Amino acid sequence: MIYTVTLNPSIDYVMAVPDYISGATNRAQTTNAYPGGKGINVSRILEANHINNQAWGFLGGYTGAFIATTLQHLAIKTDFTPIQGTTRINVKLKSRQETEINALGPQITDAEWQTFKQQFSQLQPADTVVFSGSLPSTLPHDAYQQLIQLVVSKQANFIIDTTGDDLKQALALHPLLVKPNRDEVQALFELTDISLNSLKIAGQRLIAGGAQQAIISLGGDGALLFANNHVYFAEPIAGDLQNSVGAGDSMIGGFLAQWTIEEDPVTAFKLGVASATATAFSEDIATQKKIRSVLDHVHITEIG
Ligand SMILES: Nc1ncnc2c1ncn2[C@@H]1O[C@H](COP(=O)(O)OP(=O)(O)OP(=O)(O)O)[C@@H](O)[C@H]1O
Ligand SMILES: O=P(O)(O)OC[C@@]1(O)O[C@H](CO)[C@@H](O)[C@@H]1O
Repeated sequence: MIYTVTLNPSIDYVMAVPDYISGATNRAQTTNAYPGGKGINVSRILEANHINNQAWGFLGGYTGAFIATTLQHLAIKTDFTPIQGTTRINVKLKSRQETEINALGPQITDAEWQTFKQQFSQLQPADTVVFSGSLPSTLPHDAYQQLIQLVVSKQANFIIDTTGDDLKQALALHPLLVKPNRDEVQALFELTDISLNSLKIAGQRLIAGGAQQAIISLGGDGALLFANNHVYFAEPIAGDLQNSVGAGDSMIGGFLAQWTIEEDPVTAFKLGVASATATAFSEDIATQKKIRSVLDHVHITEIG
């Protein structure tokens, strides 16, 4: 079974304001609310690819109820820990540029945190847990490390999409996949340049640090996969960018969906790139139809 963990879910409130002017009263052309948070997006892509999974995390208040109901309509299985606080709303402003304002998130009490951790006792060695996204500020700073220890103690697999120290510490515990983007890898290794050569060395450091596979995503410039002692490049696919929110999560969801069927990192990367690109070319997280339509356009070459 696959479990996705979103410790800080959100309603993503997407406002299209084509001629947005800072400091003025602007009127939105369209507004839409989606269930958001990185793990939830991964669950939605797994579901689009017909891979059984369950979404975990914390939900509370009217916003939490909206997310729970919407996920139910989307047939996503969930087992969220209820909280007294209110799940956050993140604003995504679509204008000439995309601007995101992500809220801090609700208070999580110690009792709620302990209840959540108990869920990990049901893990089996064949399970995979996907951790992604920010922590609500009231959780312990080492929350991810605590949870990863619980996964490892059950001999289950994990994927982690986070940054900084959490990512560094997780590497030694052999995540199935890590997927920093170019900025995150630059910050992690304090790279002074982001040339292809420099990114290749950074990716190899992620593997040397313990990751089983690593992807460095490059937004509209494609993506790099480090696996089987080789480096692979997915060329960027041209198209109409609608929304880059969730593209990285879709890459993880697509990779894991295919990996579940056949443990081949290059084929998994292909579905990851197709899912990510399909989301970038959609208003919301991509549908299976959109992913299939992009799949034939994915070209991967071995570059090292
Ligand atoms: N403008 C674009 N055109 C084509 N493909 C894109 C575009 N933006 C993103 N993608 C696809 O999505 C993948 C992931 O994007 P990106 O590197 O922006 O991830 P991310 O920073 O983790 O994204 P996010 O945090 O917004 O989910 C890219 O490697 C690429 O395959
Ligand atoms: O604040 P975090 O947890 O880092 O990111 C949250 C978020 O921006 O990530 C997803 C896109 O990747 C969105 O659905 C959501 O709003």
